[in-house]
Amino acid sequence: MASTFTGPQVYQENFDSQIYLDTYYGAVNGVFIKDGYLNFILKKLHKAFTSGGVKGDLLIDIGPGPCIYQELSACEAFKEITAADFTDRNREYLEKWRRNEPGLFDWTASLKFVCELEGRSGKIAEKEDKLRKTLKRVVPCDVTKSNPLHPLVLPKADCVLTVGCLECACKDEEAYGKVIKNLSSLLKVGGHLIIGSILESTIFRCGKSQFSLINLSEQFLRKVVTDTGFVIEDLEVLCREFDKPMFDICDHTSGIFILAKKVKDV
Ligand SMILES: C[S@@+](CC[C@H](N)C(=O)[O-])C[C@H]1O[C@@H](n2cnc3c(N)ncnc32)[C@H](O)[C@@H]1O
Repeated sequence: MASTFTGPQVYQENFDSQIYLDTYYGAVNGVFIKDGYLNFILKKLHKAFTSGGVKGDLLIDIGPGPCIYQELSACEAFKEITAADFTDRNREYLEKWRRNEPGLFDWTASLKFVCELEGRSGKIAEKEDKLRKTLKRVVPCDVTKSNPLHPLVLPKADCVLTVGCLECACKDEEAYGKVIKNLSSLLKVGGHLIIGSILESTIFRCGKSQFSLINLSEQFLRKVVTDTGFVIEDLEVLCREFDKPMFDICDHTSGIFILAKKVKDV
């Protein structure tokens, strides 16, 4: 499918947080529920933050949109989490979640799944509470800036986590390489970069809006991460079952999870 790059201002104007959550994470028909991507990422994150040994003081979650699922395991391994997204609406949605306002997206299925992975079935309320306490701030971010959190300067983080954002924010592979460098600048040497992404996609839809995606391959991601001073510790690809109606909403062929350790500044 042909697509023209939809930059961050298009997200600011057209990205509807609630429609996105219902379309991609809705209990029965959500795209990432049906193709298994959500549970794949939750399992990989659980492993990274337990046996993978990823832990520390500060984790920065880049481009969470209105989502909190990707922080459910991290909140047990980090003293604090900063969530950073481009759009006002997504940040406001996350702030509402922090304030436990009524009428927001129901994450019970993900909470239950992660509690079970942790051997703590039924501890959903405790898990929500823990994440609300650990998610200390929600800040603006543009990954294309050399300091993506500008004007905020944070201490170097022990982990930068980004799921489902960079394929949206980059118009081509060259831009992607620069963005990985920008994210690396937020990390300590010895810290970890975690990327969750979808492969070989060109567009996704959210309500009446369509957004471009960079067509990523596993080979490119391996190279760009390694060339930017990281050593890959875990990488797994999940192939997507072909499902035509869903393919029209988002045309990825697979999902990928990468855990990489920063070994040098480049
Ligand atoms: C498809 S949503 C992904 C939401 C969520 N991470 C998930 O896993 O479903 C893409 C997110 O990237 C953010 N984004 C797009 N361009 C960005 C940029 N230049 N800097 C930071 N965030 C950006 C959007 O605001 C949006 O929240």
